[in-house]
This record gives sequence, structure tokens and C-alpha cells, in this order.
Amino acid sequence: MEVIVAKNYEDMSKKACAHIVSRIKEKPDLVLGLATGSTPIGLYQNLIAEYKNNNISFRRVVTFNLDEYVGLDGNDPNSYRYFMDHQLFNHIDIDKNNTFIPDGTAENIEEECKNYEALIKKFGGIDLQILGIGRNGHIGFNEPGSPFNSRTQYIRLAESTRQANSRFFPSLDDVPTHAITMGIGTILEAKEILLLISGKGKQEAVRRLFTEEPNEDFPASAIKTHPKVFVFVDEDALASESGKDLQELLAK
Ligand SMILES: N[C@@H]1[C@@H](O)[C@H](O)[C@@H](COP(=O)(O)O)O[C@@H]1O
Repeated sequence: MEVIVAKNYEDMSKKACAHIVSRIKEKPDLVLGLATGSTPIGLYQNLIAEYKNNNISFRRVVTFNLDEYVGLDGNDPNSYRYFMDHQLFNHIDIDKNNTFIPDGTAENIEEECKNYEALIKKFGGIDLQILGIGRNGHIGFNEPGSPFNSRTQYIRLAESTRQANSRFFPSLDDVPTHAITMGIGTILEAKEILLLISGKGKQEAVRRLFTEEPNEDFPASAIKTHPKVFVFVDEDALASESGKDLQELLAK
């Protein structure tokens, strides 16, 4: 696990963007795994700027999102399809037919999960997966207790996750109770993983990530078993009480 410490959110977003741009230049038909949440928004803005400056093209890039709420269609402003269209896809030259997100309105959710896995395989697997992290260590919507070999699946959201995400909805009652998420096993099959962590609210998650052995109570710890991981973390997320120790730990 390589750790890149950024000064702040903007710096983290820029550094992660530079990493992805270099990968797209090496492989213009990169299969890119995408994440939602507030954390990657700055990264997406930087990618849009790189496209507008004619520095990169997404014409041949294929994307797979980690997850989607069950029950929300793509026109719902809280769906992850809507999020991705508005935060990234509408502003770059990507072929929308090559942007995949689980369908939260599918009649047969289990089929949808299987098909999603098959589609990822059909494109040769994910080259680079972007991840954010929930305060309880969730990645995608894999909540604590998710087995490390789990595949794309239908899951019930933890109440703490519904509460955290209720800031985007009119009320807590409007937050869906279920989602489809790539499994941890699916995520670990990506050839490379980029985890982005920003802000004071993530200090405890950072502490656990850097100090705990891989364990299913803290889903993000699974990435420690992966051979090619880059963690982009800003100083706010690092600066816990034990921040100094963490900085020392990282310096080793
Ligand atoms: N499913 C998403 C995760 O993929 C994301 O990492 C997490 C953290 O979001 P934020 O970046 O807003 O803290 O939120 C959601 O639950």
C-alpha cells in the first residue's frame, strides 16, 4: 500500500487526477472503476479540466460504478447514475453506452448483480478502481461484516450509512434501505486500486486502516491484501490525536 499525503482536498484531487490521466495515456481504453460520494467530486472536476484542456480523451474509456441505490432510477437526482452524469459524464467525451452502473430499478435484482459481474469480465476486468471510504470503513456499500470474497450483491444499508447519506435527501425516510454494490471480492480483482480519503470526519477510519490487520469488521482493510494500492489522504484526515504516530508509521 503506497500512501500519498496531500496538503488538502484540492491537492488530493489534483494528485489523484494526475495518476489517472497517466493511466489513460498509457491505455486509452482503460476500464475505470468509479465511486460516488463527496470525496471524488474534486477529482472529477480535475478530470473534466484535463479533458477541456485537450490533455486527455475518454472516447475509448469504459467505466463501472461501484454501486447504486435500489429503487431509484437514473432521473432521480439522488441516484448514482444521475450523480455520475452530472458530475462527470456530461462534461467529457465518453461514450455513455460504455458507462455502466448497476440498475437499481431492475425487476430481478439478483440477475442484475450476476449480469454486472459478467459485464465486467467481458471488458477484461477493471484496470483501476477508485474508492472512497465510509466512516465505518465501508467501501462501495460493503458494510462491516461483508466477506472479503463477496461478489456484486443486493445489500441492506447500515443505519449509520443511511444517516450519513441523508444529507443529500429531503429526510432520512427518503434514503433507500437497500443498494446493489460490487462485492469486496469484485473490488479486489481490479488490477489497481486508488483510495481517496479527505477531511476530519475520516480520521478514525484512517487510523483503523493504517493500524488494523485485514478484518471483515472494517471492510476497507481488505485492500491491504491487494498488491497495487495507492491511498491519497489529506492532512485533515490524517491529523487525529495519534496523527503524529500515523505520520511516523507512514514514514517507515
Ligand atoms: N457508496 C458511497 C461510497 O462509495 C462512498 O465512499 C461513501 C463515502 O462518501 P463521502 O465521500 O461523501 O464521505 O459514501 C457512499 O456510501
